Amino acid sequence: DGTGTQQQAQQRKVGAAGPRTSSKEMVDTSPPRGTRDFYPEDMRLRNWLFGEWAAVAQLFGFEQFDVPVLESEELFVRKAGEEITDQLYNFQDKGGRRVALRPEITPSLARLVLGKGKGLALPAKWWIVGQCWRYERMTRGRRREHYQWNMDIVGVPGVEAEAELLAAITTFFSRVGISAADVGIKVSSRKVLAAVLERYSVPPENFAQVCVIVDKLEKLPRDKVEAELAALGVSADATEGILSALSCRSLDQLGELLGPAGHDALGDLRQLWALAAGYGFQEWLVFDASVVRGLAYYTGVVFEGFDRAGQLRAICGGGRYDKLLGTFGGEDVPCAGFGFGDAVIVELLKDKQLLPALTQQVDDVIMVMDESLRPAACGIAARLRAAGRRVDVILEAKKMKWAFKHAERSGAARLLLVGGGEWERGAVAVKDLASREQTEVPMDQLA
Ligand SMILES: Nc1ccc(Br)nc1
Repeated sequence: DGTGTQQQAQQRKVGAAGPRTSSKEMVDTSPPRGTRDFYPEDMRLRNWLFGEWAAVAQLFGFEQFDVPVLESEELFVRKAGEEITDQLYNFQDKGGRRVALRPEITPSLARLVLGKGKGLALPAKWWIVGQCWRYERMTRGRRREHYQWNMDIVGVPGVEAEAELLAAITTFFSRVGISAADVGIKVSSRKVLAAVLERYSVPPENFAQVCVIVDKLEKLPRDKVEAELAALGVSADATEGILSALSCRSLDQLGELLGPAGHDALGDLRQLWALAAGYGFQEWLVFDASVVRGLAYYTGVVFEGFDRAGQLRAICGGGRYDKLLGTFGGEDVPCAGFGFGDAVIVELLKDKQLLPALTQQVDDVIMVMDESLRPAACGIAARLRAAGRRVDVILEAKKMKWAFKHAERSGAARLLLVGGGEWERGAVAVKDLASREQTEVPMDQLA
């Protein structure tokens, strides 16, 4: 699954440990467990996907940034029982430092924002595509890495930020041929939970842990979730209040249930829907009070993209995180963002027959008919490349039949043959691979 070649099935076993005793023993040609190789045909799809993500980021005026895939472990040590931190790909480096392959990118963004301090002009709209890691016990045979597109808006407290982010997500989907009939985006706000917890006097310091537990409702039986809440000290009444708020089917129903305490949450969500109507993506949105997402640091609006056929895991997800920077000892700055993985979207595109047909991009293939003409052929390649043509030079003597097959397999437009009678007449034979016509082009007219 995803944009990579899965070779686990053909996992080749290395021979006995230690130096290879003979050339016949093959190294293990599979990538490390849970990781993917990208052969050229895989890279074409991955580059196409990343190109669509980059195009949307530019359409929205976001600026690209980058950070190391290796971070200090402390960036991801959170005590809310999240799966993402339970599965940290962490280790001690040779300098004795506790480091980790990042499981997500948002904490790195927070580190950069803190690093800039007052020097960062706000609002900042940043985007990145980065590989993220988890150390999943292979018992579940799931991948350990994926590439994630992140878009974040730093310094905007209002839901105008979330509306822009949702507009970017729906713009991406539309660009690749996915409609609101195929995909929806569930939207809610953690302010709903905050209001309920306040009503039942659940200590605010338990908020993140309650959210992480409640997020498991999709995966765990209700009684297990209730038990985890009880273990956290959440009363049965509070648990009842939480579960009834999360099962509200409409904003109005939620408003009735929460009363004045829900004013903040309802206000945000109504404003978000109004902005969505303005953008024209309201049909993508589904109010779903049960959406809390599994990251500890969300504080407000949360959302997740889902396939309406219900066959796949969440396609993307995000929300507001106004207090993350404070947890790193800095001043809080209001932020909102999303992550969008490279695997589920490809499964969805496959299911919808929307995968693009991507061929190798070569314009000309050049072959010499006589090795003594190779320097001249290289000069022709240089001239064509300088003019912007993508040229593949056949680097060793090959038969004509091989050259034609190779040129067609490369998706080339032309095959240029340097030598023979044409060369004696100061020209080059040019075979148009679409029309199959062969013409003789004088050297000084080659372009
Ligand atoms: N966070 C995370 C990292 C890697 C994969 Br695969 N999935 C989720």
